[in-house]
Amino acid sequence: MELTLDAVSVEIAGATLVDELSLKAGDGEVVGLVGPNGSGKSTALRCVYRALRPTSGAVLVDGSDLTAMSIRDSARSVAAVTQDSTTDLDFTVAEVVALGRFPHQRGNPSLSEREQELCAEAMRRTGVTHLARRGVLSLSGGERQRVLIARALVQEPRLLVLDEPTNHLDVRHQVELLSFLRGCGLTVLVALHDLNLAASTCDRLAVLYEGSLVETGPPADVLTPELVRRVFGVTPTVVPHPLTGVPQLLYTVAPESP
Ligand SMILES: Nc1ncnc2c1ncn2[C@@H]1O[C@H](COP(=O)(O)OP(=O)(O)OP(=O)(O)O)[C@@H](O)[C@H]1O
Repeated sequence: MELTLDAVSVEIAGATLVDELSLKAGDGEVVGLVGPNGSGKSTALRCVYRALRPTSGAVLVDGSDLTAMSIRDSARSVAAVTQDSTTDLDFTVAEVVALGRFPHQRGNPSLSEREQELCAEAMRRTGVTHLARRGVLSLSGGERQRVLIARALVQEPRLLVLDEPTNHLDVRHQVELLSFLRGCGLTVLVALHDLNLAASTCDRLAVLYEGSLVETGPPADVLTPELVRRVFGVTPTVVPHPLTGVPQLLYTVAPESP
C-alpha cells in the first residue's frame, strides 16, 4: 500500500504544529519520522491513523483520500501502535489482541479458527503468549507495548503506523521489533527517537523540525553531522556500522564546566 501525505498542515489554537508536510511511503517501504521533541511527529502520525483531521492537505492511501473512507474501512488497512493506545479497562492480553479483529467483524464477535490462529501467531511473534490470561493493567510498560503490537498485527493491516514503538522495550525486544518491521513486507511509517536504530531499520528517513520537513532520503544521505547539529543541536561523529555499513552516530558526553 502506498501512503502519501500531500501538504498536510495541522493548526491548533492558532499554532501550526505541522506545516505543509508532503511525504510518500511506497508499497513495502519503511519510512522513519525523526526530529526533536515537539517537532510534530506524533501530530503527523495522528493524521494518518485518523485521530486527527488535517486542517488542510490530504492523506492518501493508494491514491484514495483517507477521510473519504469509513473508520472501519480504513482500520482494515491501517493499524496504529501509539503512545496513547492504552486501555483503562482490565481486559486480558488475549482479549486485547483479539480486539484487533474488530474492523473485520460483522456483528459476530466470536473468532473463527483462522482468526484464533492469527491471534496465537501474533502473540508468539511478539513474545506475549505466556501472558495471554493476564490483565493488561498488571503488565510492565514493555509487555503492554508488545501486546499492542500483537493487536496491530492481527488487524492484518497493509500500512503500519507506529509512534515510538521502542519506548519501554529492553534492547532485545527493540532489536526484535525493528527486525520484524524491516522484514514484514508492510508499508511502515514509524516515529523513532533513536537515530541509530532508525538508520538501521528504515529505507528512508524524514526529518521534521518545528513542524516542517527539512530533509528526506536514505539514512546515509540524511544523517550528516551538519544536519544533526542543525536540527538536534548536537554534533555527532558519524561512522559506518562495521557489519552493515549503515551510518551510526556517536556522541561525546563531557562534563560541563561549572
Ligand atoms: N492539542 C494540542 N494543542 C496545542 N498544542 C499541541 C497539541 N498537541 C500537540 N501540541 C504541540 O505541538 C507540538 C508538536 O507535538 P508532537 O507531539 O507532534 O511532537 P513530537 O515530535 O511527537 O514530540 P516528542 O518527540 O516529544 O514526542 C508540541 O509543541 C506540542 O506541545
